[in-house]
Formats: sequence, structure tokens, C-alpha cells
Amino acid sequence: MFDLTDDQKALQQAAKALSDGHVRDRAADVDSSEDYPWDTVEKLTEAGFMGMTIPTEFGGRGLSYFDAVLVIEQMARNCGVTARIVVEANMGGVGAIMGYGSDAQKKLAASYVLAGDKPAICITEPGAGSAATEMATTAVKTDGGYVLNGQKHWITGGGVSKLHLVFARVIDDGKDLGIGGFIALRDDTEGLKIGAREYAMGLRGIPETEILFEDMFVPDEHVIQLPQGFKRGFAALMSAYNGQRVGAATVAHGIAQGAFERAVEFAKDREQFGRPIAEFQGLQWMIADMEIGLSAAQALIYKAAKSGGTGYPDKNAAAQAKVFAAENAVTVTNTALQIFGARGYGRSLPMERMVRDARMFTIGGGTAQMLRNQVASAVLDMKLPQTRNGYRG
Ligand SMILES: CC(C)(COP(=O)(O)OP(=O)(O)OC[C@H]1O[C@@H](n2cnc3c(N)ncnc32)[C@H](O)[C@@H]1OP(=O)(O)O)[C@@H](O)C(=O)NCCC(=O)NCCSC(=O)CCS(=O)O
Ligand SMILES: Cc1cc2nc3c(=O)[nH]c(=O)nc-3n(C[C@H](O)[C@H](O)[C@H](O)COP(=O)(O)OP(=O)(O)OC[C@H]3O[C@@H](n4cnc5c(N)ncnc54)[C@H](O)[C@@H]3O)c2cc1C
Repeated sequence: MFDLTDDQKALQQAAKALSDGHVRDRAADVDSSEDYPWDTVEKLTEAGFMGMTIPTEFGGRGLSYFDAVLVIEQMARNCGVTARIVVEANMGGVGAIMGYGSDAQKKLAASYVLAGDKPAICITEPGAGSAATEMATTAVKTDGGYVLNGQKHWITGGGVSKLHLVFARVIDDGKDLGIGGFIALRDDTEGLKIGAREYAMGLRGIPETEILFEDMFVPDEHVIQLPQGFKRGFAALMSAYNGQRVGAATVAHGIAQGAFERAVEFAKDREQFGRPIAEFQGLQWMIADMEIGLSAAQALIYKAAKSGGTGYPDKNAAAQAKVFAAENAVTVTNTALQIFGARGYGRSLPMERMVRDARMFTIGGGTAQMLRNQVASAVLDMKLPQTRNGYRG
């Protein structure tokens, strides 16, 4: 069903080689130091994994989201942080700019990402998490551009990313026109301030920070022109974001796959009661359940990655893949740790890190509950507004 072309097999092999070498060697240190892995980013850039989905006319490789998924899956087997960098360097913010941006915006974004920048996507606010459409950051129209004020938090890559895609509520002449996407460059935009870092349970090598906009001016040429304008701006931007949801699902799945491979190897090697623990049926069924979950997650992810053809993935397929892969990754990483016994709980092996890293994906990128709302809405063919008074008018 998901046969790979020769080029895709070569891409997957190249990703596997980098992952099983440098990425694997660095993963524990990236976790314990909590430092962004600039050396790994250099290797990802050299290998052509940063900006591989950027069209060839802008200097990228013109690869598909499915191709990117093959690379992300391999990176995540050894390091969730590295895999997340590949996601944001090919999907999310850069994906939105490549889909909707002007040629000048695409050229600008490509120049950053192909040089190793992992863009940041700025949606979530303290008062608007799952209810992202309730965001309070405003972009007020002024001569030649917009002035942004507001606060985002939990922004992946705050302080390391240069290119930012900021979602904000557009106000013109006192009227709320909807939500738009604004390009801001950290080294070139006054009023973009990096706030406090939030130290997290897992995926510790990428900072999560607040980002503040204090009278930040964004010129008209850095505003994304969305197909149906600001009125349906949020829907258009979220369509692009479906790509990153598939990417996040892939990171969760890849981490689980890596934990599974290690557990299988250990079960064949470790002996108790005079025989390998793999001979105990209790463990055999755990291994079988892990394999079934991983196969199902991979199938949903591959289906979602291909669902949009050359466009963005379908929102329902992306939501299904993310819910299942994220929850399965929590189960599989925990089961894999269990197979290692005390060794799995210790910090000298990667199992406890994999459990911590996998935990994020039922939250970030849309919680499992919000994505279930979305799947239910598609199945029932009903709008399911979550506010007490239904539609907000
Ligand atoms: C969409 C929600 C914020 C719910 O808000 P509302 O109830 O106010 O909005 P809706 O009426 O459901 O949607 C408005 C409009 O947008 C369209 N829409 C919504 N989601 C999508 C989508 N995924 N793809 C395409 N279009 C979408 C929707 O159809 C409506 O248009 P129409 O009126 O039908 O024409 C909420 O459900 C939600 O998604 N919350 C989660 C917020 C989220 O995902 N945040 C992610 C932040 S970035 C991040 O976490 C990075 C981490 S990582 O990637 O590792
Ligand atoms: C590691 C990490 C990285 C992130 N990176 C980014 C980033 O780069 N950019 C960005 O913009 N955001 C980012 N986020 C933020 C993320 O998108 C939000 O955390 C997420 O959307 C949930 O919002 P919240 O945390 O405010 O939870 P809340 O929305 O407050 O939800 C709290 C709980 O209530 C549940 N809930 C809320 N509403 C409903 C409902 N209607 N039905 C059922 N259950 C509901 C939720 O599922 C959850 O369990 C990141 C988060 C994490 C953890």
C-alpha cells in the first residue's frame, strides 16, 4: 500500500545513517544539557534535510510531505528533538509561506531555512490554547503595514529561531477582520522580545518560551496574502498547519519505534531463569501489542501525509494520525521501559528519556481531546462549536 520509490528508499537510508550515527551519539547529551543542538542542525543542513519541501525554484529539493515523514521517522528513532527540528524546517510556518506566500516571501523564508534556521510558529497564548481562535494578539493596520501587540507562550524554538510566523487578530479602522499570518525576523524586527523559558518534562534540547510583541511593526510585504483574505484566514493557516500535525505524529511514532527496537533486542539478550526473557509469553504478548500499535500508527501517518496530494494534508486524516500515534507512543515507550526492568528506569539508558519525550504529543499541536472533536465533527458532518453559546456570530 505504501511502496517506496528508489529515491524514497535512498532518502530513508540517508536519514537512517545520520540518525544511527551522529544523532544517536548526541541524543543523551542534548537531553541533559538542554542546549539546542547546533552541531546536529549543521549536519541536517549539509544532508539537505532542512527545507527539503521547499520548491526547487527557491533552492529546496521540492520533496513531498510524505518524503519528509520518512526522514522525520528515522531521526525520531534516536532523538525526538532532532526530529522536531526537521518537522519545523519543512512543515508548519515554512509550509504556510511556501503555500500562500509571495515569491519574495518564499525567497526570504528559503534563505533562512536552507541556511539552517528552524522557523517558529506562534499561535498559542496564555488565554488561548485549545481555543486558539480566541487569541488576543492584535495586528492593527497602519501606514505601510501592521503594528502587533500581544503575548504568545510555549513557542518551540523561542530565542533560537530567526523566522517566525505569527498568528494575530487583524484590526483595520477599529473593525476585527479575522486572523492573519505575519512574518517576523528575530534579527531584524524591533518589538519582538523573547520572554521566559518554560523548562519541560521532555524534548529538552529545544527551548519553549514566551514571545512578546511590543509595538512590533510588520510591513505589508511580510503579511501573508491568504486565498480568501483575513475573514477565513484562520482556516487557511490551519490547513497549512495540518502538515505539522502529521509531522508531530511522526515524531511520536518514531520515538516509539526506537524504544520498541531497543526492547526487542534486550528481550532476546537478557536471561532470567536460565533463558532469554523473550521466551516468556507475558513479554511476547507485550511485544506483539507494540508491533500492532506501531503498524497502525505508521499506516495512519503515511495515509495522512499522502492525503493532500501536492497540497496540505487533509485535516481529518491529520487529526486521526496524531491522536493515535501520540497515544500509542505513550503506551509503547512505557511498555518498552518495562521490558528493561530497573535498567529502563535508570538514566544511563535512553528508555526514560523516550517516555518523557513521547508524553508531549497528546498536548502540543492540538490536544488529543480537541483532535477527537475534529474527527467527530467530520464523521457526524456537524459543526461542533465548544463555546456555551455555540456559534460566536
Ligand atoms: C480550531 C480550534 C481552535 C477550535 O476553534 P473554533 O471552535 O473557534 O473554530 P472552528 O469553527 O472549529 O474553526 C474555525 C475555522 O477554521 C477551520 N479549521 C479549524 N481547524 C482546521 C484545520 N486543522 N484545518 C483546516 N481548517 C481548520 C474550521 O473548519 C472553520 O472553518 P469553517 O467555518 O468550517 O469554514 C480547535 O479545534 C483547535 O484546533 N485547537 C488546537 C489549536 C492548535 O492546534 N494549536 C497548535 C499550536 S502550534 C503547536 O502546538 C506546535 C507544537 S508541534 O507542532 O509539535
Ligand atoms: C512542548 C510543547 C511545544 C509547543 N509548541 C508550540 C508552538 O511552537 N507554537 C504554539 O503556538 N504552541 C505550542 N504549544 C502549545 C500547544 O499548542 C498548546 O499547549 C495546546 O494547544 C493546548 O493548549 P493549553 O496547553 O492551553 O491547554 P488548554 O486548552 O487549557 O486545555 C487544558 C485541557 O482541557 C482540555 N480541553 C480544552 N478544551 C476542550 C474541549 N472543548 N473539549 C475537550 N477537552 C478540552 C484539553 O484537551 C486539555 O486536556 C506547545 C506545547 C507544548 C507542550
